[in-house]
Amino acid sequence: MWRELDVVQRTGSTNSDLVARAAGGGRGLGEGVVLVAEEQSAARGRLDRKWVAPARSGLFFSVSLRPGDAGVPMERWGWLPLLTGVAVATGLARAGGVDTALKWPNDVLVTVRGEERKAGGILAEAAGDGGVVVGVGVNVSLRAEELPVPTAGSLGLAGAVSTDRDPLLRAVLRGLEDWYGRWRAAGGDAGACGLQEAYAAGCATLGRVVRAELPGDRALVGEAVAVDGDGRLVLATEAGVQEPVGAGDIVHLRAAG
Ligand SMILES: Nc1ncnc2c1ncn2[C@@H]1O[C@H](COP(=O)(O)OP(=O)(O)OP(=O)(O)O)[C@@H](O)[C@H]1O
Ligand SMILES: O=C(O)CCCC[C@@H]1SC[C@@H]2NC(=O)N[C@@H]21
Repeated sequence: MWRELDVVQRTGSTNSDLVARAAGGGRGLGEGVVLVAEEQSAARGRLDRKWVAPARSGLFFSVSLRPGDAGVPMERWGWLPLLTGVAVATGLARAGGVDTALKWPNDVLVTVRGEERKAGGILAEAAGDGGVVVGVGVNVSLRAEELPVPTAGSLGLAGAVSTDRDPLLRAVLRGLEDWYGRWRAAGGDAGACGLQEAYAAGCATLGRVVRAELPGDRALVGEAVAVDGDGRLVLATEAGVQEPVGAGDIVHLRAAG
């Protein structure tokens, strides 16, 4: 699946680099390109937030995917960050011996001294050529005094058995190849390929009462009860209705209740 893997010492953002390559025309980027950076100076998170990625402290990489070529309808592409989350969690457990939980839609959480902290994030972006670039950032060895925000954590701080980045990267890429391959072969049907079940098992958001802040100062409060066929989080509100929210619709998702 991974037909090209480049490692660069330093770049602005691996996501921006692959999106730019896809826009470059010619034969385009194609599926299965992996770009890994040891350090990023302008990494981005969801909603154009900055992602802090100091040299050799984590896993920073992006991949090019083309689910449309395999006939996966676009409504189902909301599963891409979620399936990447499952792959990250599986890979980190296998190669790092560390437990993670997924916060819908794109956060990877660890527990540091009994507190939930964000140790990783996923950014899926349309590449403009009909493809998608999915970027992954994981704080592997950041020490407490190096954390960019008080809500951040790292695998090391969460007691990982190994923080050797090479095997971690390989295990995550293997997991991604596996889950993406299954989902694509099932035409994006997350239920049929076991992804919906695997995601639900690893998702810390389900079962919690959350507040989804939507554009225009609107908010929805409800218990997160499911992730639907399009990867949207379904909230059971106090009004007794089930409201699906898509990753693109929410500004913030916070604990409530
Ligand atoms: N290396 C990093 N590790 C963790 N967080 C980081 C890192 N670099 C930047 N951040 C940013 O710090 C903030 C962490 O805030 P938080 O834990 O609330 O996550 P969030 O993704 O903003 O969640 P929400 O979408 O619910 O607001 C985010 O904006 C995140 O992108
Ligand atoms: O938490 C988020 O909102 C997502 C963070 C994604 C960070 C990764 S690091 C590799 C890739 N390149 C980027 O600029 N962003 C992603």
